[in-house]
Amino acid sequence: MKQLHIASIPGDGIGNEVVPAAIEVLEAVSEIHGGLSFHFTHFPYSCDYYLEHGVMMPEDGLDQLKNFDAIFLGAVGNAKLVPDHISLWGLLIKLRREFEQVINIRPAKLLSGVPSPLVNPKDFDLIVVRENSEGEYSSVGGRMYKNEEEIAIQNSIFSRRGTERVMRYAFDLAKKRNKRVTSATKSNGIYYSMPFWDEVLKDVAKDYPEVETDSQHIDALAACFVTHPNKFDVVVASNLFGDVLTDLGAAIMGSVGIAPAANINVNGKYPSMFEPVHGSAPDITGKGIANPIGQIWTAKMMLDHFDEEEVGHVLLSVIESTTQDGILTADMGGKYTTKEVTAEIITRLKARA
Ligand SMILES: NC(=O)c1ccc[n+]([C@@H]2O[C@H](COP(=O)([O-])OP(=O)(O)OC[C@H]3O[C@@H](n4cnc5c(N)ncnc54)[C@H](O)[C@@H]3O)[C@@H](O)[C@H]2O)c1
Ligand SMILES: O=C(O)C[C@@H](O)C(=O)O
Ligand SMILES: [K+]
Ligand SMILES: [Mn+2]
Repeated sequence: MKQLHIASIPGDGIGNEVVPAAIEVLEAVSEIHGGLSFHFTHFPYSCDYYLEHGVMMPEDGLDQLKNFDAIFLGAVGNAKLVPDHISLWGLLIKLRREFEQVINIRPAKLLSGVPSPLVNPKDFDLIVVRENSEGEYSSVGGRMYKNEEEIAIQNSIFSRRGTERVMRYAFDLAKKRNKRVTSATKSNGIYYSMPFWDEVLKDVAKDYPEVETDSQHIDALAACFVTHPNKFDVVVASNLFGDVLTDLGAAIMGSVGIAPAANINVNGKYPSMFEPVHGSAPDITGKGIANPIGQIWTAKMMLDHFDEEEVGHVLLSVIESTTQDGILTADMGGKYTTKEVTAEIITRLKARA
């Protein structure tokens, strides 16, 4: 029996609704699999935890988490309680950095039955590989002076090591897919980091002659996600560009509520972390209508990570069978609840046993 020890951090808002739903689905996966079991340990780290303890997680939080096989997280952020930059940097971004989860893989693909806002979405199936440890997300800078004189300085960090690493990851992934990498750049407007990004791309591409390489400015690329999403295979992007592109990728799929993601530790020193693209959705928290598919599809990425692709494939096809049959939450134009969609997925999974 393969036993996986998973740290679960539902976090804030709908994280507390979709993480339990996805865990129920994983229990069903374990049942139909027969040789795989999950052992979950729950951690309450969140903005509520912050109000009580003054920190997003305790001082030894990283030590508590580091020996798990993976972290399964919902979403972090409740701006009514804690400013977003404090909560995200205190938990989500801290985990990504301290556990060297330097790559964030975020697929976007059309699921049948989910209405896309695009007139002609075609059959797109792309993966954004987002740099997850540096770039525009940095704590280097400062603020000084007051009132009209006030200034804020925010420095971006692009290391050769980090840039090359994310590009190699993208090329290696493309080799296993449709052999096409598109790089998101902005070297016309951003004077230092983006020309550097382009140079590293050219260097790395030399090692992958079998992969077709293309570079597009982020503005045009964003437009292309809307007009020709089917042209993309693997898209490599900096931290901020990847963040924006993946909400866009989610939007053209039909809802940010279904978009999965995986924060990958590539050196094996620390656990990887699985959490969907969406946030805590304060506007629908507590209503029981959050779409659980993003979190459940994220669980499928966790299965793939542990070489359980076969059952992962079954899970995704079950998810798609429910959307195809119109079992949709409100964000996709349906009237089913989180619990109803989850129950339907579990019933159909068990029927595949
Ligand atoms: N990775 C993360 O933990 C993460 C990601 C994004 C935002 N956040 C945080 O979450 C909070 C809210 O951010 P936001 O409003 O910009 O983004 P959001 O993704 O939480 O919500 C954007 C919109 O999408 C909807 N939505 C999101 N997930 C959904 C789901 N599963 N089902 C149905 N509808 C869904 C919301 O209702 C909202 O209308 C902020 O505190 C933000 O910092 C965290
Ligand atoms: O990385 C971020 O900015 C937080 C959130 O928007 C995300 O996409 O995970
Ligand atoms: K999330
Ligand atoms: Mn985001």
